[in-house]
Amino acid sequence: MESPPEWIHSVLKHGDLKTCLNLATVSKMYHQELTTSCSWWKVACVKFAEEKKLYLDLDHFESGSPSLDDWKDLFAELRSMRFQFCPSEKDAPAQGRDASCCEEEDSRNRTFSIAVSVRFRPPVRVRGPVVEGDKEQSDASQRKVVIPLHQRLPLIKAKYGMNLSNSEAMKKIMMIQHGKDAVADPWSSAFIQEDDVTQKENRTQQSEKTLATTATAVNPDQGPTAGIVAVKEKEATVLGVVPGSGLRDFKFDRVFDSGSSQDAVHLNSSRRVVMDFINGFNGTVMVYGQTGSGKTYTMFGNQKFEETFEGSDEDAVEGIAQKTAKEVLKALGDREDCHGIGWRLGVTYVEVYGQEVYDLLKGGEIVGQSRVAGQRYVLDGQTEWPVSTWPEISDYLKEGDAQKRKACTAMNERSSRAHTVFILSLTQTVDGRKVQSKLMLVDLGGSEKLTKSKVHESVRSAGTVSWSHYYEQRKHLTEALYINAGLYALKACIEALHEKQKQDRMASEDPSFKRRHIYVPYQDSKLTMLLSSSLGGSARTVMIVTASKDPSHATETFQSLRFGEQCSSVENTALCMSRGSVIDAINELGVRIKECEALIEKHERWETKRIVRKDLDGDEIVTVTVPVGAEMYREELERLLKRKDALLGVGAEEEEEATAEVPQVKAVPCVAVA
Ligand SMILES: Nc1ncnc2c1ncn2[C@@H]1O[C@H](COP(=O)(O)OP(=O)(O)OP(=O)(O)O)[C@@H](O)[C@H]1O
Repeated sequence: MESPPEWIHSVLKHGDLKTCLNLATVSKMYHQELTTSCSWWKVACVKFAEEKKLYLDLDHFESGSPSLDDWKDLFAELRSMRFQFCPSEKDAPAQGRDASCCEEEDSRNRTFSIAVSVRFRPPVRVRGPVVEGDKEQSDASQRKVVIPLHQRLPLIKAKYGMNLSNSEAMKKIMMIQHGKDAVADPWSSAFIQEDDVTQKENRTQQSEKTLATTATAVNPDQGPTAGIVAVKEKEATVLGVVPGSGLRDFKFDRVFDSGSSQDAVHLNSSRRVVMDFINGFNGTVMVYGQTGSGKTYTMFGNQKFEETFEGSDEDAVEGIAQKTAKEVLKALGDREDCHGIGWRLGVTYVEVYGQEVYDLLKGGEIVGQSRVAGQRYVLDGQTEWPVSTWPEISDYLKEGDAQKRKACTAMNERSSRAHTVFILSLTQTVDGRKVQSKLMLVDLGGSEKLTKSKVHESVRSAGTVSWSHYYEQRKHLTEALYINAGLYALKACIEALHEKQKQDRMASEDPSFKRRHIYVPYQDSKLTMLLSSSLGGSARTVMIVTASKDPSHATETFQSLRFGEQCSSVENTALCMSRGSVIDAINELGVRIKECEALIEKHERWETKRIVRKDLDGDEIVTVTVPVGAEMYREELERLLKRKDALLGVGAEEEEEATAEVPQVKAVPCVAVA
């Protein structure tokens, strides 16, 4: 097929939208060539946005390396917003209909969906001794997981060679489990058809449970511990060893590993909502996760500069809230210059605690609320502060942060003890029309197990602790219960919205389908009442699940990942592990081991120390040289190596051989003095 001539590109660049769209129909010869090229669709999107005074964040869109379909989807989406700022004569809605009617009409094309991303926080070094409760907890969460047989076979093949037959792989498994004697056992004549294994791989999670039971011939004490095996950013999946399922993939829209920057998280998850917000649609960005997993860090950054002992502003790390506010101001300024769109921006900073909403910008006063249609309480409008520059917004953010309820729990030194919501309210005026939108940035209180954050301990031991301590702890316990109640209500609303969405889809596919009425329980908590305008309908919602890869938090991490998966619109077709992903998991572990080794090489140095050696004749001070500076990475490396061995099912026979050769040395206790 003949390519479009050069002049077409300059027309695309300088011509108006109509000319650009018409170009594709000029000649049959290159019609297809044009409409199947990303650059043509990009031009179409840019021109369309310009003509309809819509905000298009190209940097953000192109950062995701969009495909041709993505460009087409973007064009369709922009088209659905065409009446927002620009009702041309031809496009104009019928007389008497205002902008909200248009929005309603267009919003029919916008289906409810939540884009869910997962972000892992960097590892933390545990400070202080492990107390009894911690030990119980970590023992419970680090229990061994039985890997189903159909997953163990490819793992064994990955270790011993892919040309191993299934019965040979089974023999290996038996040898690992029961020692060399197992060669003479009934498995030696066992024959497993390749097809059977493939079929098993394709079964659903339900049947995985059955398989896990079948595989109890495999000694559970030798399986890997529950935890995250691999974080695959490219595939947007997280592979974990999950109790009850064995190896399991969790699928999301985006996944960010522990090394990811605040910029990357914002660009690839929340920035899309900003575009819609400026285009006149409501939006919500929520961070959800276990306490201490980095929700506040992700949403509001690390405002260390407020603490006098930390010194300068350089220590501050911006979060989604700061980045969003700056971007909104810049976009509004540009739009005012280019299209003459007037704007008014307001900020609200509130905290939802129990059954009340507190205004963080009015010294924590209880917010007045008013009832609207459906008897829903909403903020009474007295909480909004007009802003037009970044320093003003920054001051409000700092003021609100200082008012937040914070406490030190065993999991987080500065734990937020309520749900905080930072709201940007925007009114844009164009040709006498007003377009209003709201963006809610929500830092949900940490979902927590009371036994782990230990807020219940002193409450249980009333009488043995001081009354002031008892009341303080009771307060923390109430806070934890309030947080969990709000999260529960939020889950219920999201589930209902998904169900509603499903019913709508079925009704549109089959006209005879009898739609059930689905009630979305916004009224169940103040948090969901507050979010109701930006959750569901035409609003765009993004959820960032924060989690830790530390095996001692495996239970909470899987709970958070499951919740993220339930909220997500991404269908997880990879609930069962395929052979390919098992090998990928092993390779991924290999990569992480190499990275860890490189970090050790970079950070480790030798240091000379004087230590006291306890001897039978008394104490002796000796000088020793020890490696320091990479203790954290060494721990991580040890964990990764153990995990790899456990996954491959090796260790038993090799460890046996190794320990047989090494003479047992009695350790001499040493105490470091310098
Ligand atoms: N990605 C990250 N990079 C660097 N530090 C982080 C990261 N995530 C969290 N932290 C640090 O971990 C600590 C706890 O994080 P944060 O307060 O954000 O947790 P949280 O989930 O909001 O907890 P809570 O629900 O108890 O308030 C903070 O000191 C924060 O600076």
